Amino acid sequence: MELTTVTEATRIILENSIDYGTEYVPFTDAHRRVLAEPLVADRDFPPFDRVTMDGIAIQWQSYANGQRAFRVESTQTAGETQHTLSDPSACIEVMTGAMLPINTDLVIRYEDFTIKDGIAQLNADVREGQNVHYQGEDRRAGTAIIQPHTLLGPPEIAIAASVGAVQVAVKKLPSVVIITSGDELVAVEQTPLPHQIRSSNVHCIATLLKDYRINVDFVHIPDDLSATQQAIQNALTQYDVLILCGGVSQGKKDFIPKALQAEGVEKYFHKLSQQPGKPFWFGRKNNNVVFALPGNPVSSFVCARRYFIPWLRKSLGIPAMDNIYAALSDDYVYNSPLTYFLQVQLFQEGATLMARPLTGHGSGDFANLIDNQGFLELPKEKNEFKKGEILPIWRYGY
Ligand SMILES: Nc1nc2c(c(=O)[nH]1)N[C@H]1C(S)=C(S)[C@@H](COP(=O)(O)OP(=O)(O)OC[C@H]3O[C@@H](n4cnc5c(N)ncnc54)[C@H](O)[C@@H]3O)O[C@H]1N2
Ligand code: MOO
Ligand SMILES: [Mg+2]
Repeated sequence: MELTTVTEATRIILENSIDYGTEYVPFTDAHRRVLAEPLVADRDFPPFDRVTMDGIAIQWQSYANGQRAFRVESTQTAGETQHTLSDPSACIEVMTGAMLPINTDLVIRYEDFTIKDGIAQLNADVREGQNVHYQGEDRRAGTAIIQPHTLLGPPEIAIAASVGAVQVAVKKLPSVVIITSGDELVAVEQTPLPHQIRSSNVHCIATLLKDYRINVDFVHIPDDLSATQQAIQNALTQYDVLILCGGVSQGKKDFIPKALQAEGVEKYFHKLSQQPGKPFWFGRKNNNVVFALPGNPVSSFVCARRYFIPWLRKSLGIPAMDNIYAALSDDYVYNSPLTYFLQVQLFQEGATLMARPLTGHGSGDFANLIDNQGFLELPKEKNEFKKGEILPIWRYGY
């Protein structure tokens, strides 16, 4: 059977991205959500001429005229209404964050003068306009400070707070169910019998999705065709996206592709020219998209990271491909006509991000993932990769 290439699979999956619309969430809960409407400055940034050092505010002209001693007229602290300097040859003590008093235009820090008997005596040079953060110099009121299609993080949340955006418009997330299959799997709370294992893959994938604030539901099905069909039928009515894990290969109990097709999910591809993750199946039924991932833990993780995350990012309106690049630290040979997702340790050598190969014991060895940080994508067109060669990296997290 003809294998679908990584490039072709990527194209098909991205073509099937879906816009889920917009919703409002409290700004405190908007981290790692995608902005849907611009965040506009309701005031200038900063909103007034802001004092940036604790000290005194004076008029430049008096300094330029040679004056070096200033009588303290009053004290302007942050949070007070604006003071006015009434005697142009005097000064006002000012604190960081205060409004610059009327009739003053620069600030001298405490380190640069001494105060004795209410007179500030300068002991350093002064520049025109120093130590003032001027009204509107960062952004003007009415300008969009953050554009739609921005993935929100700490600085963006601070902007939302500052402009009073109690609720922010963000892209809606798809509802996602992860369906596990396999008679050998038991719940995490259980003690497995010798022939059983705890279900773990799905928690890796669920955690990956949490980076985009998606909380999945879990469903487990036994290796039984009619139970599988029933579970798929239910899931198609309840969720936007189905992620299935396991049961997509050649085994006597690998029922997933058959059950999906019986439930009217159209197959877009099955089996990729890649390793791990070769038996990956992807399809769609109306507005349901279905990612049926191979059961081996490294395979399901590679597929979720390499295909589901770009699909989600495109659906949310941000650049799909979030890979970075790294240079191979050593020569590497992969003797197979498949794209290989090589597990690598990432480290810095000078300014260069380096990738050191660290293979484990195949796609069942998920303990090996602990010792490395990403998958280096080795294209199938080549077998020999040279030290220093720069290749795409899919980091495990963001
Ligand atoms: N004759 C062939 N056999 C296999 C082929 C093949 O081409 N021809 N492909 C191999 C490859 S590659 C992979 S990958 C696996 C894919 O298997 P399935 O998708 O059918 O997955 P299962 O058989 O259900 O399970 C495989 C493996 O993964 C473990 N698993 C499954 N789900 C979980 C889970 N939730 N938590 C932890 N571990 C899980 C399962 O116990 C199996 O050990 O097929 C190869 N075979
Ligand atoms: O492609 Mo499978 O993904 O080796 O384990
Ligand atoms: Mg199988």
